[in-house]
Amino acid sequence: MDINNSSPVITDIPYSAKLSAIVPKRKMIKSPVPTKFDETIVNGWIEAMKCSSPPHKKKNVYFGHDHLPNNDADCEFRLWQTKCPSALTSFDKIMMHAKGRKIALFLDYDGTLSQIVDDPDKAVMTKKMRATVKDVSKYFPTAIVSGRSRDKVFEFVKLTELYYAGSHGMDIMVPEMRSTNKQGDNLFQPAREFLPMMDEVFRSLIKSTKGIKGSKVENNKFCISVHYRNVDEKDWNLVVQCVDNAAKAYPRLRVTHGRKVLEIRPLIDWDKGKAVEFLLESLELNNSEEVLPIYIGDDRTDEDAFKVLKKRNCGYGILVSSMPKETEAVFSLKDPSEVMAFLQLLIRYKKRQSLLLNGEKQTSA
Ligand SMILES: O=P(O)(O)OC[C@H]1O[C@H](O[C@H]2O[C@H](CO)[C@@H](O)[C@H](O)[C@H]2O)[C@H](O)[C@@H](O)[C@@H]1O
Repeated sequence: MDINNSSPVITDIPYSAKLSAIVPKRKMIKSPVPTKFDETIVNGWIEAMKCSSPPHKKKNVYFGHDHLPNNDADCEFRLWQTKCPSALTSFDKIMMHAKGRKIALFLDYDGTLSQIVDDPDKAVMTKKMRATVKDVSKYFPTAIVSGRSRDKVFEFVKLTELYYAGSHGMDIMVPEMRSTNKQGDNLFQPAREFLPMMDEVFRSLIKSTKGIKGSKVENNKFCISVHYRNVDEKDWNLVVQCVDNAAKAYPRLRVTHGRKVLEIRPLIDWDKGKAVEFLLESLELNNSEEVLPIYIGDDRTDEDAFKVLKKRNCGYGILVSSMPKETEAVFSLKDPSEVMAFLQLLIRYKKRQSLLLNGEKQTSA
């Protein structure tokens, strides 16, 4: 990838392509450019939203589920783990592949380093998790790749020694960029031209969702997130209607679906996967014989990063989930506490290696 010349802006994608990201295929509308509020679209969205909530668990295992309901689900989960094994029990196997290579770590934030909570502003990470991430970054280059704005995720993580990619990878800060980029600073923002538009959309969504009890609009700089976690299910159609209206008013934006959140973002060919490739290249970590990237995340947006690692046939995606899900990840971890346990294993492994190396040096001296 050419850091200086890559232009991920897509100018010519029909509106229907934007919807494909969130509407189940059988509900996709035929008309490429709907001109007014379309019931079919809304129904499709609502179906996808319902599938991601506990009473509808059985319908679709792809969208984010929060709890394991019963013993059947336990069995289902164990069966799924035969395809996507625990990164804890597979730790030695992972380390065998890491032998002689430097590990580069990519960590999602919400649902990975912090528990999913009702109020997005309260998704703090524990002190123990922060200390663990700080420790692990002493041994391995570590980046946070989040859907939140870069500033906001930094406020939560508070570790200056990490690399940060906010807004689903559309806002990257790399302290020592290999070559100076067009913008002449250490920021890479492939959707910078969209900023005024994103502010407009934020303001308009704040206004239009004002009457929807429990809704929350979050400005993530290059992505506007409309949360419906605390909205009564009977009002979800109102949320969809607001998001749909905003998307129609701004054809250069697209809608995606996360964990109880609809997000509007620039229609550009850029995602967390591209961000990982960009970081690997700009940090000179893209030689797959020398570097083993590990990406840990819980969300649909993290799948783009898992896909990239799979395609490069180098590195591992680790999905954080306590439910079976369709995924491009190779391994899994149940929840943030298992993520912390995995990071601690990495630290212990590295410390042991250093001790062994020192021992060898002393013997040969
Ligand atoms: O890429 P991530 O770091 O995982 O960010 C994805 C979104 O995470 C946040 O929302 C999610 O977590 C909230 C707090 O636990 C929860 O209340 C919400 O329902 C989840 O969707 C964040 O608020 C969004 O802006 C991020 O895009």
